[in-house]
Amino acid sequence: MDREEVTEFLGQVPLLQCLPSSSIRRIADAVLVKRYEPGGYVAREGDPVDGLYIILDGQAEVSAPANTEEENRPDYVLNKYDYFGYGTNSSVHQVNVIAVSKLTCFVLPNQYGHLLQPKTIWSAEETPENHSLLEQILHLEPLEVDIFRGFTLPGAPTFRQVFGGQLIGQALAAASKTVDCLKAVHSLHAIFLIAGDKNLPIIYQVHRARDGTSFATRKVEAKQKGLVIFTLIASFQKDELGFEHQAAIMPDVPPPEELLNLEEIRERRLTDPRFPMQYRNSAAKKKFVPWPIEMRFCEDSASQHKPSLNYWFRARGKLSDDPALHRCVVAYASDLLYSGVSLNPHREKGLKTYSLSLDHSIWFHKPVKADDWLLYVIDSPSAHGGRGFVTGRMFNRQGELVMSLTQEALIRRAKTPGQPSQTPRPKL
Ligand SMILES: CCCCCCCC/C=C\CCCCCCCC(=O)SCCNC(=O)CCNC(=O)[C@H](O)C(C)(C)COP(=O)(O)OP(=O)(O)OC[C@H]1O[C@@H](n2cnc3c(N)ncnc32)[C@H](O)[C@@H]1OP(=O)(O)O
Repeated sequence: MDREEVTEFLGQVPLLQCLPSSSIRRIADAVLVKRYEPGGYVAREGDPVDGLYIILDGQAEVSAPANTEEENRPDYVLNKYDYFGYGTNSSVHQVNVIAVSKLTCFVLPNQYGHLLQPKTIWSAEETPENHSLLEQILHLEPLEVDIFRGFTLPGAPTFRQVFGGQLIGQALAAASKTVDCLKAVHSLHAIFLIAGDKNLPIIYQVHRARDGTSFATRKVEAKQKGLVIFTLIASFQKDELGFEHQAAIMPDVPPPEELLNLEEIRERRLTDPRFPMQYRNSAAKKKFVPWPIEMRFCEDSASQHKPSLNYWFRARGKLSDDPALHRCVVAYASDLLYSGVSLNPHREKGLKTYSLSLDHSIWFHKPVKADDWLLYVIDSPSAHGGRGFVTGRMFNRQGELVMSLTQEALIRRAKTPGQPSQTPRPKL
């Protein structure tokens, strides 16, 4: 087996699926191969535990040693992808493990045990206090196999309800944790069913729809109080060479270094004498928490009535070097300033709107780095029937189209108390 095949095999082992690809690659370099004949002892009760054993081929039987209280416990069989020698607090084996057939194992010696404790959001136990806010937002607590718990953190952007991008990013993180690390997400499709309560944890249940050779598919349900509030279907694919073209051309916009970010625009508005004093005073009093995504707008406010918007964005703070994490971060960011573009042509003085993302799709064409500038090019071809439709394209600084996106959102005039709950229905 070459290194690539060993990595691919290890990526299928459930114990290792919560690790980043970089750790799995290092484990692939460190494992030893051990072979046993039928009847041979793989581990003997009382022998020191020398590492993590993963079965590559064949079967082994675990049996309790004779004359112990465990004697009546039925023996059980270990098959391909099963493992032992990890997760026990004991430094010696408590059971016998005997080869039933010809058996081949990978053994990760004890000195490499740290590779099983990654330092990123994919870590099972670690609390990610030293990481950027984004990694903390995307950090999920594993509760059971394929079940995770996420939270709305105090410093995270929230609106009236749980931010849609948080649901997309956390659900994608949950799905990614259950997929062989050599497969990267290439598309996802999400539907927002019920507004999420930001004071409650969110439970993410992953369904392993399919594991193919090249592709894997996951369905994720996000739940609060037993109700499904959000669903996501994501498809993952192994790297593949194929036909190449890019017809989309990156618009000619100023580089991010020449543009103002959201905080600087706000700062200017607070001091700009052209804005009424009352507006400036009330704006200054509003609690302002900077988003974990930095944005720089390519157009000035004069063009805010166009059904389009271009801005550069990147994650604030350094992210761990894990391609799956970067995809989750960009998925998170993609819902921050997006469907609002469908309201642009309708903006007028005093307009108050009620707007919620309804669905969201992303296609990841190429690898993406979320802590490097990306240009988000948004267009709204249509608004009709209380729904605004937007399409997005993301380019890296080299002008490569890295992602395409679509979304439909509920866009209504905000109703004031006493108003009927629905906007008028069209006459048939
Ligand atoms: C130079 C440029 C500078 C730019 C600077 C920019 C600064 C930017 C600043 C800020 C940007 C902010 C960007 C934020 C983006 C965030 C996006 C999100 O995160 S959205 C969250 C995810 N999506 C969900 O959570 C939906 C979940 N789904 C649902 O909630 C439901 O499926 C729903 C509402 C879509 C449909 O449910 P039903 O069929 O029951 O709908 P019905 O009956 O029409 O309404 C239900 C209730 O919704 C409220 N509601 C509905 N319409 C309303 C309206 N017009 N006004 C007020 N409330 C309304 C009322 O409470 C209503 O209940 P009653 O009818 O009163 O009993």
